Amino acid sequence: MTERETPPTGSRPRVLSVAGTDPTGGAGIQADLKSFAAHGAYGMAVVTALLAQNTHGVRDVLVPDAAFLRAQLDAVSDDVTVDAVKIGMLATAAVADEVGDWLARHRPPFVVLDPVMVATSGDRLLDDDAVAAVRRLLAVADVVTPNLPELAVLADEPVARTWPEAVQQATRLASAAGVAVLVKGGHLPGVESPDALVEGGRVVELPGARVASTSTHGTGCSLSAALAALRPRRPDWASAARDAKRWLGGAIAAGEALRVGSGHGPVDHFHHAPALGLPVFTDEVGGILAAACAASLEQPFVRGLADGGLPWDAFVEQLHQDALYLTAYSRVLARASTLAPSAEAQEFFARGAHSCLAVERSLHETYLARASVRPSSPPSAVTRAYVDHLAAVAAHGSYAEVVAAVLPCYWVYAEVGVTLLAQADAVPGHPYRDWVATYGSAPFTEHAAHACRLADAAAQHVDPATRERMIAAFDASCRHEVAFFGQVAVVATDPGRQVAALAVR
Ligand SMILES: Nc1ncnc2c1ncn2[C@@H]1O[C@H](COP(=O)(O)OP(=O)(O)OP(=O)(O)O)[C@@H](O)[C@H]1O
Ligand SMILES: Cc1ncc(COP(=O)(O)O)c(N)n1
Repeated sequence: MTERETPPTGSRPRVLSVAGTDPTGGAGIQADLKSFAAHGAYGMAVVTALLAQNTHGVRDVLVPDAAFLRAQLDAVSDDVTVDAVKIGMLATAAVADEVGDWLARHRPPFVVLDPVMVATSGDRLLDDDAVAAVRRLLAVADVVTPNLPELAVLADEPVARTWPEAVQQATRLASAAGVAVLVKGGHLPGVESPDALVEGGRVVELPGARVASTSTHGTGCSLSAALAALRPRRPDWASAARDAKRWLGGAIAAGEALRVGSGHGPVDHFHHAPALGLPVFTDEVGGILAAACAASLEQPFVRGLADGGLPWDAFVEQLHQDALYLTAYSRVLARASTLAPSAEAQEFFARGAHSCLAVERSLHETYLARASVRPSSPPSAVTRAYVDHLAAVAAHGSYAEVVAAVLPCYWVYAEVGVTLLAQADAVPGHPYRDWVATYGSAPFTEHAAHACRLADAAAQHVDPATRERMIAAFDASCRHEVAFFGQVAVVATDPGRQVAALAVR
């Protein structure tokens, strides 16, 4: 009995790419195989066309004859049970028809058709007279994944200019061709890059933020491959499409840091996974973080915040130091933005630098405006030491070191904030709840998670000596965080009453 007759349930779906090649690894079969692997599938590939291309464009195309294509397809299906297939570049009508013949004989349970027509570079990847053959394949596909120009060609209509127009056009194509349509909005202008799955008259919108990046070569290939890899383990196409799109957004954001080519670069298919043999940075420093959080929670200032018994003067004194710290911290975040290897990281730290100044201003306008503290009182020795440490790393360190040094301010505050918020919520009328909630709830905890991801990504690309310096910078910042929380002495003078020693250390 052959494997074809009784397909064993393997540990991974066996997924086939039928597509062209890209020797720079960003699009076509090379991208599909990475996308399959990133989604835990076993990848296979049948080559429809050999391309000499890079991140700037296509230089040459060689299309093997139809008999050889058939030999490749049969070599796979004579031996292996294919759980899903993704069809990409078809180049000619003869190739498209040959693939159609094979599907008629060996149709796998899930068929994704990416109707590749024109590359990002503007090069044509499908003969004009092959469009009819691709249209014929719609009848045997489960899902087709056109971009807006491809949708217009398949629907034989003008290119949609707005997203609602595109969804309507996809709906017409889906009902006329009897196929689900995953229409992609990557070519639209604006801050969103929406997709939508139109299936059986139902539209599932898949919203997504547009990532400011030129690393969009192979996004369509990678998305359709992810869809094919996920579908055998998902209940429906919508659920597979949702996960594939979320993953692709991260892959685009991490693409620039790969530094592959000087044109439209590839996406980072493995942005979510650490390389084998290298621990994830935030896992490696997790113990340092945990110790810093535990020590912070022991500081009298933090304990007073937790139970609400902190004297107002102590709170104001700490906030004054906080405001001084934030002004300096903002400059260090701006440095991280300057050194950032990707537009996404650049934007994250630039926004962080801006919000520090906004928070600093609001402290003066709210809590500090009601206080008797002299606005000109200088930074404490503790604040100065922390700021000097950050400034030194910013002046002499690489991007990865600066990110490691600024991380504890996000991460410790988020961890301590979450614990404090739970405690504050248990105290009716807690006087500091609003301030605690700033750090203990989203969006601050999401910013902290984002900063952790950027530190992990940065640590992936550094030599061992730089990684050591990252850990040292992180460790030093954690110690400064604890000292910062401990700098306002909170002393009890009367039983049951605490007062602040206004002279900070
Ligand atoms: N700058 C971006 N930020 C976020 N998502 C994007 C961006 N550009 C494209 N996408 C997403 O990438 C996928 C591919 O979209 P696009 O409309 O560019 O298809 P395509 O033209 O077939 O892709 P390719 O560039 O590989 O040919 C879609 O999920 C789309 O929403
Ligand atoms: C083999 C092959 N298949 C598809 C594309 C389209 O991808 P992109 O539009 O991102 O260049 C490509 N360039 N090469």
